Amino acid sequence: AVLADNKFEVSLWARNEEQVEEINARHTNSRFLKDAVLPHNLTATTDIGQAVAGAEIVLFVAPSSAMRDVARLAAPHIGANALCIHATKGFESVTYKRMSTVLLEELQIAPERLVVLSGPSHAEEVVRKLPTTVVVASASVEAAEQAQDSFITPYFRVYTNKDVVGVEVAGAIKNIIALGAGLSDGLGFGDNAKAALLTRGLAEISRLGNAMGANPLTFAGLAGVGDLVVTCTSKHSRNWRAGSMLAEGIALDEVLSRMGMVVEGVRTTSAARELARLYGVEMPITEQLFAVLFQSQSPRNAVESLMGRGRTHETEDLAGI
Ligand SMILES: NC(=O)C1=CN([C@@H]2O[C@H](COP(=O)(O)OP(=O)(O)OC[C@H]3O[C@@H](n4cnc5c(N)ncnc54)[C@H](O)[C@@H]3O)[C@@H](O)[C@H]2O)C=CC1
Ligand SMILES: O=C(CO)COP(=O)(O)O
Repeated sequence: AVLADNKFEVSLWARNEEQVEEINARHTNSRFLKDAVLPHNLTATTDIGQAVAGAEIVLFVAPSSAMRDVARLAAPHIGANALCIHATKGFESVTYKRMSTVLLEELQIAPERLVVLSGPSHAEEVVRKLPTTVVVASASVEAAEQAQDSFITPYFRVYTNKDVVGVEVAGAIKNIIALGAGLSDGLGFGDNAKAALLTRGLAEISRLGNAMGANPLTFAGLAGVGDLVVTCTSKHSRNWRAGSMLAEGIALDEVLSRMGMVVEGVRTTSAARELARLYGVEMPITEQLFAVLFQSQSPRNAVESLMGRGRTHETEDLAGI
């Protein structure tokens, strides 16, 4: 919708024929964006080739679990000079690869044509044109600036960044912390607990990102603190909502089926735990979330474990940054 507002002819690929018909005939997407009216120069198709052939920009927003399959379907139709952008927040399951790695493996494009878009940007607010800021990161300043020019509007402000790794790691890991924030709120803990989760969550994001080669300053930016704050505090956050349901004692499978939308933090918790081991960094919140999600740990015991950890020094603990 933002690109269409900027006068691009936007073709949206979707698998569901009824949704495609609804978008084309009524300019609404009632399942995902209840009351929003979409721009008329945004049309939908079930034919991925038709959606991307000849496109100047291809925007990938599939859930991380579907990214490789979607990229593989689109690849034969994408021009070598197309600007490929993704806005997906997660890692690939099993391989734990970042989304840009997956895309570069599947698409016949140079790394200089790939951009990551991230930051605090709940779709429900963007589609209402409420003020939103995001960051676009690329190995190529030119590509980042092309993405910035394409997306920027008076209500959607876009910053550039060179740190693809940092932006991707921050966008993925904040979902784990948001699950924790939902759990904390659901258990009736207070604002102190949530502030602690955000702060120590940022330490985990920074530690892993740093080990993976990110620029530490990225974590103080929109993809880091910005998205962490919005996802841990917004009523729109699926990760927060899933966490609060878990606190009510609802089983994970049931939570996911009630959500009916992707809750990236669940798979990301497994991926981040493995990445933490691989890179030799400590991620205690992630570790406890994993135990709650997959090892029947009670949320209250998880909090006790976190509070009872060995004493440590705040800045030395972050010295790896
Ligand atoms: N919703 C939001 O406000 C934001 C979402 N994101 C990220 O965007 C990504 C997608 O999230 P949402 O669109 O919100 O999720 P969603 O659950 O609302 O929609 C996902 C869409 O992907 C489709 N899909 C699922 N598996 C597929 C497959 N194998 N092949 C093709 N399509 C498939 C579903 O049918 C659905 O239409 C996630 O990584 C999320 O973190 C990033 C910023 C904001
Ligand atoms: O990334 C998001 C907002 O920036 C969306 O977060 P949720 O997936 O938790 O809804």
